[in-house]
Amino acid sequence: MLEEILAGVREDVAARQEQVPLEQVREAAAAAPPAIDAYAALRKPGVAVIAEVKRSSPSKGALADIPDPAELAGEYAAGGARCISVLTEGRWFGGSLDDLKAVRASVQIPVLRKDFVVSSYQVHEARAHGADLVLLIVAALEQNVLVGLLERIESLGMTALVEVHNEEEADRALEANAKVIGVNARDLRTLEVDRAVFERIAPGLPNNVVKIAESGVRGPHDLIRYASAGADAVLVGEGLVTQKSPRDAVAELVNAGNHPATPRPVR
Ligand SMILES: O=C(O)c1ccccc1NCC(=O)[C@H](O)[C@H](O)COP(=O)(O)O
Repeated sequence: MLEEILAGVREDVAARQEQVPLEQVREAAAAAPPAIDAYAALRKPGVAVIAEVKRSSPSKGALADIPDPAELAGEYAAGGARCISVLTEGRWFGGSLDDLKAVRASVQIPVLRKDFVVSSYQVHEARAHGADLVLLIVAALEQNVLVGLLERIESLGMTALVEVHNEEEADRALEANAKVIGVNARDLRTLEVDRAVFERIAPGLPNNVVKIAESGVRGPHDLIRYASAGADAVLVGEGLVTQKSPRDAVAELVNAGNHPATPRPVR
């Protein structure tokens, strides 16, 4: 699955680069207002909720229409989300850079470009469209490319969210000097979700690394389970976009994340 998605992403990036050359995107990135410090936002007390704008997915197909991603992001922020994740991949997730731009304009909290980033062109695009955080998936990148992209993201004032799914990838993320690591419970090759993956990997990560549990949060019980294993934050898509009130669904998770009985990460 991952290879198929990446092949499409490479084609789409090449097509965009034909339309808008790198130099132009660089200039737009340099002219954008400065990025918000996502690391600091995610280190605040309580388990943070990163709420995702997700229309569809390879594993579930169509999830929600989301005609106005800015409005949805506003609802998420009103419910107490600490960050907004915007899927910008078009073929499988129905997202776009326009979604990112619209969300950026509607909220004051950090915004993540969630995509399959393979080139520095996409990093500049992310900044030009207002991203504060950019996802890097270790399974999709050679180590030297991972390091180069992470450095590029930081040089533009943004934060890299480095995604892993096993111990070897976690070691590679740490070697690349990642400060924010997401452990995805979803295996991007098989699409199977196994929440125990976070419980296995997170305790081995240093205390100064922000630990994000990605995928599989369907309600407060999952947040509490991830918190017990040391999560600073959870990243939630399907469990929010399919709810009647995404704002109430976020608030329920935020309340669970702030509850005195919910375990706190060791720092
Ligand atoms: O969601 C998928 O099916 C998927 C398939 C292949 C690559 C990535 C995929 N999802 C991206 C994500 O990591 C999730 O959108 C994110 O972690 C939220 O997951 P969930 O709350 O389970 O929707």
